[in-house]
Amino acid sequence: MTIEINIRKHLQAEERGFNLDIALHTDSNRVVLYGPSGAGKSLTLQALAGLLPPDEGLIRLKQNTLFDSAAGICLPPQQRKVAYLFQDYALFPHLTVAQNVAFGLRKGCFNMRRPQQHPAVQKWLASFELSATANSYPHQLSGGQRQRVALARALVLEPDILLLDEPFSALDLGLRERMRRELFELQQRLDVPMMVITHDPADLALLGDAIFEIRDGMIATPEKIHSRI
Ligand SMILES: Nc1ncnc2c1ncn2[C@@H]1O[C@H](COP(=O)(O)OP(=O)(O)OP(=O)(O)O)[C@@H](O)[C@H]1O
Repeated sequence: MTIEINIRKHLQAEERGFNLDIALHTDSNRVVLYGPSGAGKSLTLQALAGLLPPDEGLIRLKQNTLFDSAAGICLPPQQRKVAYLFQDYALFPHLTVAQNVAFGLRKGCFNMRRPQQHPAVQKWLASFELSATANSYPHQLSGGQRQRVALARALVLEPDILLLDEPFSALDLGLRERMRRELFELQQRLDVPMMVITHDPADLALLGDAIFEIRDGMIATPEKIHSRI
């Protein structure tokens, strides 16, 4: 899928300013952004998701223009078909697993008291082996299960792209290894485009076909194509 980002944004906090100036173009479905802390990786993802309006530039996803300052286009997040998975998964603690997954689908007459009866919720709970935990609450789950609930909640909306901001950073080494493998297999199975932020070289190798290094708010190296052959 074609992703085109060409944006500028100035952020000011007290005396400290930061310039984001990202020019990135790829046709890959498996994109990784890496680079030092504070480089502008999360801001780039936020701009793509519609959570950070750039000062100027252009963002295109597939054939859709999400942002174009010259044309006065800035689609709100809910119209972008972009799923953003936060570092801490941001599950709703007072909702069950099934209710969390169903949350994005909630509209009109949909009955939130029996969310596991919704076909899409059923499908994603089964797909992530979460059916047995449908009535559990997030605090009753393991770290890996919580991550799978967050993924199911994101994918139930059938997004054009899944954005993951350091998806494994909160997990211990063994679980991180397993979840990385699960995410890789998921991506292969569904062919859903993903853009992942990471610091971990092991993620680069497995999750990135197109790899971009971000430093000081800019793309530091041109797209690196990772071959798995
Ligand atoms: N709302 C804001 N106002 C001012 N500066 C900001 C704001 N948000 C982020 N910044 C600054 O922008 C820079 C880039 O932040 P960003 O969160 O994109 O970094 P990152 O590369 O994702 O880092 P990390 O790997 O630590 O998550 C940082 O220096 C940060 O302090």
